[in-house]
Amino acid sequence: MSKLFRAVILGPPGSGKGTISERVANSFGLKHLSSGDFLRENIAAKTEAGVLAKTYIEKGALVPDHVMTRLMLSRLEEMTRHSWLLDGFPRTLAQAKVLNSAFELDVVISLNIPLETLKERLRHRWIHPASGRVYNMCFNPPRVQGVDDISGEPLIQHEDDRPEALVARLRHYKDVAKPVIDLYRAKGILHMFSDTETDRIWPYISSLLSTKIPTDLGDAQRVRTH
Ligand SMILES: Nc1nc2c(ncn2[C@@H]2O[C@H](COP(=O)(O)OP(=O)(O)OP(=O)(O)O)[C@@H](O)[C@H]2O)c(=O)[nH]1
Ligand SMILES: Nc1ncnc2c1ncn2[C@H]1C[C@H](O)[C@@H](COP(=O)(O)OP(=O)(O)O)O1
Repeated sequence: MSKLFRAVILGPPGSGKGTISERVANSFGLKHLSSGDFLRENIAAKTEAGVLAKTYIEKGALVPDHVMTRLMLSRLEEMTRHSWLLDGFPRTLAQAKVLNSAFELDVVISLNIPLETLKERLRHRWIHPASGRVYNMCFNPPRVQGVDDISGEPLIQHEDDRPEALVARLRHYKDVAKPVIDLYRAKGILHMFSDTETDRIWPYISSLLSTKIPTDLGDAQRVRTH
């Protein structure tokens, strides 16, 4: 059994975690598990965790750690034969400790993007709620404005993507994320990237992962799309 690869990507709202995670999944054949998307799936499916999580997300709050860790770890138990990249989890120190007790991580990527850049990006972010597909009128616009390329269904903007909501989200993110970043720095597996453009960060992340991901992942898993 080849060694599997386990990674986490951290970053504030709008930093490009989803955008970069999709490129990693396509380039290296890892499974991308986004906590936000997984929660939305559970909410749509009206699972017990989804119904509970909805009550917190509607208030713009984080889902409690014990709900989040139970949900994410049970999903990860179904993925033990895959290499994966987690996006949006862990988000707190308590979540990181539970994850670290269950899995040994190889790499933690942390995106450090300026506030003004985040505001500008989220102002132009449009989302297809059902699929989680993400667009940006300045970066990756849909073929038809306001319409999802695949389903033809309407795109929406998140209420809390507005600039005035972002500052509070960002302050909360920084308070909660700092101990998580410090934990992985102390473990010697943290890699920090700072820039205003994903396309300038991507080559560095891609070359880092090329050196870290076992080459014997097998052709089926490691699909090069360059
Ligand atoms: N202009 C510009 N927009 C970008 C860039 N990278 C990503 N975006 C867009 O910026 C927005 C935020 O990117 P996401 O990948 O959704 O960021 P995220 O970290 O997953 O955000 P959350 O899900 O809120 O945590 C999206 O609309 C992206 O399409 C970039 O380099 N330049
Ligand atoms: N690891 C986690 N712990 C607690 N709540 C989480 C979580 N991941 C996601 N959530 C909740 C709070 C988020 O505002 C909401 C949507 O998550 P998201 O799609 O990653 O958006 P964002 O992080 O930009 O709010 O789900």
